[in-house]
Amino acid sequence: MLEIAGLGHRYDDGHQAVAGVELHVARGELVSIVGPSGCGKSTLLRCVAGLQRPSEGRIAVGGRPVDGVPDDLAVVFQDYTRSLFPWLTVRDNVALPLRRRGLARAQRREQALAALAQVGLDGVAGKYPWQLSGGMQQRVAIARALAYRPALLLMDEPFGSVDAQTREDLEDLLLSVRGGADRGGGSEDRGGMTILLVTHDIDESVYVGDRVVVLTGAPGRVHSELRVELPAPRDQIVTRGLPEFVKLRAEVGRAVRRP
Ligand SMILES: Nc1ncnc2c1ncn2[C@@H]1O[C@H](COP(=O)(O)OP(=O)(O)OP(=O)(O)O)[C@@H](O)[C@H]1O
Repeated sequence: MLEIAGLGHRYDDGHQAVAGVELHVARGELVSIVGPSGCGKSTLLRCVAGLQRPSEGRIAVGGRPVDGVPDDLAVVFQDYTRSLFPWLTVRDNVALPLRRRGLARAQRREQALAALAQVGLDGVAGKYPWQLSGGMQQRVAIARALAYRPALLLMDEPFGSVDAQTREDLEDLLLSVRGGADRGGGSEDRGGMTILLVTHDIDESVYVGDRVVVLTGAPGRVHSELRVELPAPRDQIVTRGLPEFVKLRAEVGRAVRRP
């Protein structure tokens, strides 16, 4: 689904943010990306999203080289304050990208409302983003990405601004929309999404991931990869208490702290 080979990116000021990144992601896989601050996680995601042209290497999505923003892709950025249109209602923000899907107005609305319900925001469809809290705005951005039902979903620290309980609910939502073999129930009719999730939360990276990729910094490169084989369905209380979970979490923690 996603092939990254020899990816390097140097910013205009000469700073080499990532170098020699190799990453292959299978269709339906959820790959968590962790690493110290500044190691190039966002740079990597922006290159995959076609928002930044890499200085070296190749990226292909669904077998096609990335040259501009791929069609069947959605991104949830860290900074929700810049991602919603203040002059559109919450529902219209979520429904807007669905025009690219060629859906009729009624169907766009229906899909938008369903996605808002998925993130627990059914009650605010008619409000404007600026009438919502920061955490709610971020959930609107997540709903917009989910409503689009992209083949590839890129998320950059998407749960940073939401409360702990909502964060757990959103993690479980991700598990239900990804396309892995051990779906947590209710997978999408298109066979599920492939998801790349950047997170600072090591527990989260293991809980939702089929695989955790650890990046090391200056310049960012892949330090190690850990396959997560935890029983399905995953459960916030049960899974996090399993000895395998505790072991994996420690391994990821060691890799992040002592590269
Ligand atoms: N536009 C830019 N111009 C120059 N350097 C940049 C630019 N954007 C990012 N960098 C640098 O590139 C490196 C990687 O940044 P990036 O934002 O990709 O890291 P990150 O791992 O996502 O960080 P964080 O976890 O703090 O969000 C950092 O050293 C950063 O200062």
